Amino acid sequence: MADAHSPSLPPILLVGCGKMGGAMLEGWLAEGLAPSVIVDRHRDTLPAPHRLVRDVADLPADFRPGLIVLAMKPQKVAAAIAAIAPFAAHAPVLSVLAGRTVGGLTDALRAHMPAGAHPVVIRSMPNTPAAVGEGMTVSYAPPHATAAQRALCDRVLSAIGRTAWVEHEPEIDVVTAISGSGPAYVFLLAELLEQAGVEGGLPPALARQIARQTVSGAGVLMQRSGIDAEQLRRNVTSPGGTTQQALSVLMAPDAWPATLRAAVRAASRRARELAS
Ligand SMILES: NC(=O)C1=CN([C@@H]2O[C@H](COP(=O)(O)OP(=O)(O)OC[C@H]3O[C@@H](n4cnc5c(N)ncnc54)[C@H](OP(=O)(O)O)[C@@H]3O)[C@@H](O)[C@H]2O)C=CC1
Ligand SMILES: O=C(O)[C@@H]1CCC=N1
Repeated sequence: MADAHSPSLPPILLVGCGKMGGAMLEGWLAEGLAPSVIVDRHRDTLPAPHRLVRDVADLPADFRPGLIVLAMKPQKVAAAIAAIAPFAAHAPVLSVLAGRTVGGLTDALRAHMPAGAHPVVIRSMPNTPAAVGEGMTVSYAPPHATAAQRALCDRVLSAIGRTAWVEHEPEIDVVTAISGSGPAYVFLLAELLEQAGVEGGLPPALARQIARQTVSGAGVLMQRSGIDAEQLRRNVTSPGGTTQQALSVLMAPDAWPATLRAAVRAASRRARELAS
């Protein structure tokens, strides 16, 4: 944890502090955040010296954020954009909104700024493991974003996990379907394993413990070993053993390979729909 007197992160204006904004904020607070302003209708508390405001209409006009982070639902951004626009004259805007394009957000900001203003919007897709510093964020910066603005975003996002960048904005929709939504697929796996354990006759508490630890233990092993997922899978699979039987069900072409591909396509399609 950083020394509270020497924050390693710039002051941030975070608009929307629910599941994703809240996860990022947890990570930033742990890393040492310069005095920041958080806008959210529902959040209860915020440690000093950070300020919580309930509505964008109450933003302190003298606040000078180093970065503006948009983390409301895509459908809620239009209502907040006019109040955010004055701040975008001095700082880049980092949007984590699924689907919303750099062009669309830039135009929306510009409509509330003086003629000739050039707001910079950088689009990112994080995920909720950011709350424990294990996030994965992929970002896209338009050509007019400066190297310093990209570096600033990368520094802020590195504080909550791993980062990567894409050169083509549409790739963010695919990223959304994999790493943005992906934690939900993994949590579903834990839920289903737990249910199967109970149905198999295990006490519920034991079913829950072994499902959760299996998912998290496998994740840690994959990360720490650096071994390919395929090899790690083979390492569990004894010829003629139990795993092979299970995998013959899961890996049938119309089972997980087809289902997961269809799920990712559905999520990517929804990301594209959310652009409008
Ligand atoms: N959840 C996730 O895992 C991920 C989400 N995202 C993206 O993050 C964004 C937020 O998602 P998520 O955190 O799940 O959503 P939440 O609804 O949990 O959080 C958004 C919060 O912002 C508040 N809010 C929105 N507008 C205003 C406003 N003008 N003034 C005050 N408070 C406001 C909402 O209140 P209210 O509900 O009353 O509007 C809510 O508390 C979405 O765009 C999503 O695409 C990206 C990656 C992963
Ligand atoms: O479900 C959603 O739309 C958001 C984006 C990625 C994860 N949650």
